[in-house]
Amino acid sequence: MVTALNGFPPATIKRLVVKIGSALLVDKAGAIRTEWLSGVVADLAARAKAGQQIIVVSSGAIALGARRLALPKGGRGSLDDAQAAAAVGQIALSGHWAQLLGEQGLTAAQMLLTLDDLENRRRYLNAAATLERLLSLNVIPVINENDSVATTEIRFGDNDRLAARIGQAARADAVVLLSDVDGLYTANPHTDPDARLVREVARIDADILAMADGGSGSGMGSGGMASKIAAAQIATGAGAHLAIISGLAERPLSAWENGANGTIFLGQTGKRARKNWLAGRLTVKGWITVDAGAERALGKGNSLLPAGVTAVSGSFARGDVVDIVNAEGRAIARGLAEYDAEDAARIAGKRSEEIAALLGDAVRPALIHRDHMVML
Ligand SMILES: Nc1ncnc2c1ncn2[C@@H]1O[C@H](COP(=O)(O)OP(=O)(O)O)[C@@H](O)[C@H]1O
Ligand SMILES: N[C@@H](CCC(=O)OP(=O)(O)O)C(=O)O
Repeated sequence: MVTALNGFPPATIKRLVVKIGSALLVDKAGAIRTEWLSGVVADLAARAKAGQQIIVVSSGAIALGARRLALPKGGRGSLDDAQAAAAVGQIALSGHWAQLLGEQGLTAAQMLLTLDDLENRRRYLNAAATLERLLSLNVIPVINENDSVATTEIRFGDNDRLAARIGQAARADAVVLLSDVDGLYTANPHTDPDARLVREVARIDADILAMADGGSGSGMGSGGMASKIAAAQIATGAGAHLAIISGLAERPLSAWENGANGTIFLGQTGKRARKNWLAGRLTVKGWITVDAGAERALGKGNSLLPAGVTAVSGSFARGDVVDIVNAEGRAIARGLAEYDAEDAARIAGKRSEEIAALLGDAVRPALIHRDHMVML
């Protein structure tokens, strides 16, 4: 099958997010691979000058800072170490990017984001507006997670999903993950000699999810293939293509254009922005379990009514994001709750007349309205 992105990234790809993992940027001794990075920057500069808008998501702060501070375990031994390493490493990392892009006549901008900056809708729209303005000024945003303040609970932890969320926020046409492996294989190619490269993925199903094995191969980053597939779910759900290609070549993007291996996850079309944002969220405040009848009704595009609800858990207020879980415990949809957790539990399984008697004027047409819901 001829891929939609043959010769990627073609001129039609107007806006591109390129993510570079720690293992590529930083060598085993903890120093930045300046020569290799110059090649990547030359590749990016050629595209920027041809009119493509580029956003970089760059890992490497923890690995770089750990060496400067002589911290054990690459700075990942404890949260304190990781945060200190990131604070020291980030300033060096952005210095390299600013210098190398500057040598190509390009201006770099640094944006450090936490998970919350993209999970909270107001802050997400704010970050999106900043990205838009930077791109309109022909600046190259260089983005990383704000590791020195992010704590375990509010962290992406890997930059693959951060890159996908940025792709979504910036309405990018494609996200490219440069990795130490040249794509998704049917199993981990480092451990399974029979593993075969999967060149194109039109739909991310259980078989695809099962292919990822273990964490980061290099031990320097934290993503691994599972976070790349999770990133592909976010990006493709937002209508962007996502590619995993090898970053081991001197000029990875050119090498790929010239026929090197890679995997392309094809973007889905026709999803609305608010629903994309919902589907791409990583955290939810509660869970609403529904029976088989309600599951069928949701599948047909109906709102969730209290009658089909069998259980409510978590702590959420009206307007918070909750997952709808089927009788087997699988999350099937996500949406904005019309009631807080307490009222939702009171009206679970009840019909309209009973709800009216319980809640009076506070009755709303649905527990989750179809316009504020996305099927997963
Ligand atoms: N099915 C798979 N296909 C390819 N790589 C896989 C697969 N399952 C696990 N991996 C591992 O994922 C690694 C890539 O992830 P990672 O080391 O986090 O890269 P990066 O630092 O680029 O984010 C590969 O080197 C490989 O060891
Ligand atoms: N934000 C972190 C990197 C997170 C991470 O490990 O990402 P990756 O190397 O892409 O798996 C840093 O700059 O060190």
